[in-house]
Amino acid sequence: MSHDLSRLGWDDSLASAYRRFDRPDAAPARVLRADRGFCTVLGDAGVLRASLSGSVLLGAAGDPVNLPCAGDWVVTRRWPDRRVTLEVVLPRRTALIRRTSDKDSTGQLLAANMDTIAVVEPIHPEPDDARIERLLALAWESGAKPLLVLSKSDTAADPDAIARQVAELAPGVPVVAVSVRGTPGVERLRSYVEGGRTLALLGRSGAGKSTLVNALAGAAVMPVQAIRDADGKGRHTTAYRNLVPLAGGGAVLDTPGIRGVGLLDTAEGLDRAFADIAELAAHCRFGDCHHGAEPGCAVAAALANGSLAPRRLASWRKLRHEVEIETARRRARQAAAAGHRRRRG
Ligand SMILES: Nc1nc2c(ncn2[C@@H]2O[C@H](COP(=O)(O)OP(=O)(O)OP(=O)(O)O)[C@@H](O)[C@H]2O)c(=O)[nH]1
Ligand SMILES: [Zn+2]
Repeated sequence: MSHDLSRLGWDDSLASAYRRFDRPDAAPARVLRADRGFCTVLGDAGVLRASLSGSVLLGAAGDPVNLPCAGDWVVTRRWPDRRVTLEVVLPRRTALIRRTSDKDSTGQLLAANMDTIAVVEPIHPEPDDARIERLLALAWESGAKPLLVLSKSDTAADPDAIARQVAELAPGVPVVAVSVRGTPGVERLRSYVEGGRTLALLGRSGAGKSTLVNALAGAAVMPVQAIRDADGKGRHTTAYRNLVPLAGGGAVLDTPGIRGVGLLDTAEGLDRAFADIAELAAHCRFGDCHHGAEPGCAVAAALANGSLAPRRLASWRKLRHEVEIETARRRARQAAAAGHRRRRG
């Protein structure tokens, strides 16, 4: 079965990135799913299984973020014995990376080359403010446009009112309530996959990501967990990331249900996720204002007049602290690596 890659977002700039690797036995493809040592990819010729070449493995030895991931555009090569290898990962336009629990690790790549990244949060029993803020910071950092999806909207009496409330946590981010049972339906998300674009879903286990993928695809392509308990909590089911091409063009990318996500060096993502506070801070009298008891502090003034919620400021401080620790760790790692090179060298 032949597949037109432009329906998945292949364009001129990808074609020109590919050109220097082109040869008669090479072909471009997009990674649908990455497993240890091989990937399932979709190319002009259809779905193939490609093993990772030595150079890809070597490139990943220093940093696992270089391993191919769902959503990556890659160069494949077909060998005379019909084996297919994945030779090159083309430069990523966007990348969703979280910090792993392992403190020496740089990060884990969850998705690549998405145009929009939807933070999916169930509307019931109650959207978790802190989780939304954290995931939005991660989403902003990816370089893709964030979107906040309140899932299972059929379980709330007035989903659009909740959406308006939650919008305060998400400056500059569209908020949409959707349900796979009744209205408003998943068609509200359709515009994010039109024109060959890719929508990635990020959220906790049981948020309803796989159900959304299935509803958008119009078929059961992802396993969905059975309803287990009434409190809305679910079991972990999606163990891998998966890019699902849609019949009308575009694709949706499911990520594994994550329990905790650590922020990496998301200083920029954090500033965008908390654009309301960043904007206030720009008006403080002192450039290095700590928004404590300093005179002329615009953040303190907003707290005093009620336009900034204390909870929101506390949440920002907590995430900033986390990012600062992470930045210090990274610097220490880099210094240690440089010292190691000097001693050897
Ligand atoms: N009422 C209602 N239930 C939903 C809706 N969407 C999903 N659910 C239910 O929520 C549960 C979890 O859905 P999943 O799609 O498996 O969640 P997930 O985010 O993919 O979870 P992981 O795969 O663990 O990351 C399932 O029991 C779904 O039937 C919805 O729109 N309305
Ligand atoms: Zn201040």
